[in-house]
Amino acid sequence: MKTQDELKKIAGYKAAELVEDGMIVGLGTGSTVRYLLDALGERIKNDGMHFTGVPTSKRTADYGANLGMQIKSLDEVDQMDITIDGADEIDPEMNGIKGGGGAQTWEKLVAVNSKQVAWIVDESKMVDQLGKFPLPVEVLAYGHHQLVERLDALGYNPVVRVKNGETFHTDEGNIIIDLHMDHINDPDALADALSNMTGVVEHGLFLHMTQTVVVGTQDGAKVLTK
Ligand SMILES: O=C[C@H](O)[C@H](O)[C@H](O)COP(=O)(O)O
Repeated sequence: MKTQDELKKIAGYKAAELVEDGMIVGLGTGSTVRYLLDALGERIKNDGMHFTGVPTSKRTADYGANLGMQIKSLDEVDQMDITIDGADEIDPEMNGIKGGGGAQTWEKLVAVNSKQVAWIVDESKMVDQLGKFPLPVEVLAYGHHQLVERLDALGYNPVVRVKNGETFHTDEGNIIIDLHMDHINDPDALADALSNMTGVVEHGLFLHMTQTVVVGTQDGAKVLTK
């Protein structure tokens, strides 16, 4: 029986095959993406492959640069040929929740500027309905207590994210409020409602933007396409 980490590695290494020489590649964030980066680093070292990576977090930028990747920011490129990223939950429509690591705003900015988006996950992330994983909502620090009250009044069970005993801050210095909803019946309606709330910077619902999911399973990598 393979561990969850081994399944992440299977997905990350398989997805590295989607990257071709000369591409501009959006590089996601998280523990599964680390395996993708390791695989791409090996191709750079062993095959002399060359591509431009556009990272979705400072962590990914540093990790990729250490592996010899040419790193550019989103402002320095026109469009990504492909973005490969992890996810926290994916439903049968290939809609997902992202932001478990707090990187959802840069991740979404890079994804919406990509010709194709692929996600890499271990099989535990594939779900029938989104919502068991708490939905991250990135908000401005200023006035966030009021926003928590509004989200609470809507029944969304908001909890301000804390890490190592301190309020968590994103790469942009914002705060994350995680919504413990258990199930999300209408992801589109919820996405619209959250986007329309003053103080919300971005939320972790990634809808209608992904065409490929590479799943690490006990039987190897499975590539799902839309
Ligand atoms: O903010 C983090 C990202 O959305 C990650 O891609 C997501 O949380 C999945 O991370 P992991 O591969 O570590 O499970």
